[in-house]
Amino acid sequence: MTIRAHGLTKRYGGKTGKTVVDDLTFTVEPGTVTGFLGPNGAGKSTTMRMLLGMDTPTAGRATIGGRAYATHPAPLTEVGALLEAKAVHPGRTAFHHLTALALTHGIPRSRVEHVLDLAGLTEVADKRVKGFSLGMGQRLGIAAALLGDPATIILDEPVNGLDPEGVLWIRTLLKSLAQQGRTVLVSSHLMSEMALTAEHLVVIGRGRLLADTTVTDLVRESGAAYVKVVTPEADRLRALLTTADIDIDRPAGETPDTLHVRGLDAPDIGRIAAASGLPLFELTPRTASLEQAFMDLTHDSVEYQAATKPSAGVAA
Ligand SMILES: Nc1ncnc2c1ncn2[C@@H]1O[C@H](COP(=O)(O)OP(=O)(O)OP(=O)(O)O)[C@@H](O)[C@H]1O
Repeated sequence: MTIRAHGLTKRYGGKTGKTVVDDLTFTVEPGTVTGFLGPNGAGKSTTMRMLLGMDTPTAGRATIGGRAYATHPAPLTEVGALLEAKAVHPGRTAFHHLTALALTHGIPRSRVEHVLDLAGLTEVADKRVKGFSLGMGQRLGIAAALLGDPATIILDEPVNGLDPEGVLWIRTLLKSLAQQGRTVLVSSHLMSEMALTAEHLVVIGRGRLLADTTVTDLVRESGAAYVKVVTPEADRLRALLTTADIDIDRPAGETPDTLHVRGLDAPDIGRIAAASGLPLFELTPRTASLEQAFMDLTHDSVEYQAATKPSAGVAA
């Protein structure tokens, strides 16, 4: 199911109040993971709440599969969502929490074991939720979102609180859900994570749309990202790659075997080299600059600027 936002607007505090979502129009298609990015306070959660009918737009509208979420006859089996601060009865076990949800939504009990397993919670299924770590709580929220086997999945900051293994698990899970043809919209304020998970990006700042593009195009347009290639046949590779929109240089301070290639991604460089039998010792996409592209894009719309000049690092 396609998610559509048409001129979606949310203003808090009446006419003189603050517009936190400002005339947003975008489409989220099935079959790919779409990352919903923006700095803190950009309006991501508010937008997601409007998509899910939990907040009423001041103007515009949001539809999932052509209709407002609230008008779906069995929402949990069509749209699965994880929003921040999901209330779970602390005295319940994970198993009971999911079973209660399944029973009240006409979902077969067999799904409970399936999603516990999918979320890596089988071993702690009989533990009370109040003893859960932040990461386990996130996993339970994701298990609940997937309980109804929904065609559309909307997750707000799902990697919050997850350890590196959990982050990798989310990344793999979201990609496989998209490969199954589902619509997956996932918010984050971390470009580096989204670059590894999403194919498509909707970027907002101060409630406004800043970019609606593919990760590949954002990298290309940023111009800053490149692929580091190390080959003993640097001259031959260079000759093979020479076309109008590919930019190659030999960076100072690197060995003569090193090229920095802009305008072509690593798999394509690898294929071209392989077709001519050129050995490659290294082929590394440099995505650090993607974080820079995101900061450049959102710089003017960062709500909470650091008081001091930020260092080169990115706040996690
Ligand atoms: N109920 C509310 N009343 C007034 N202002 C609100 C309300 N909810 C959110 N806001 C404001 O709307 C803006 C956007 O908040 P929102 O939580 O949607 O941003 P976000 O992009 O999800 O941020 P984060 O990455 O920090 O979670 C913020 O400035 C916030 O203070």
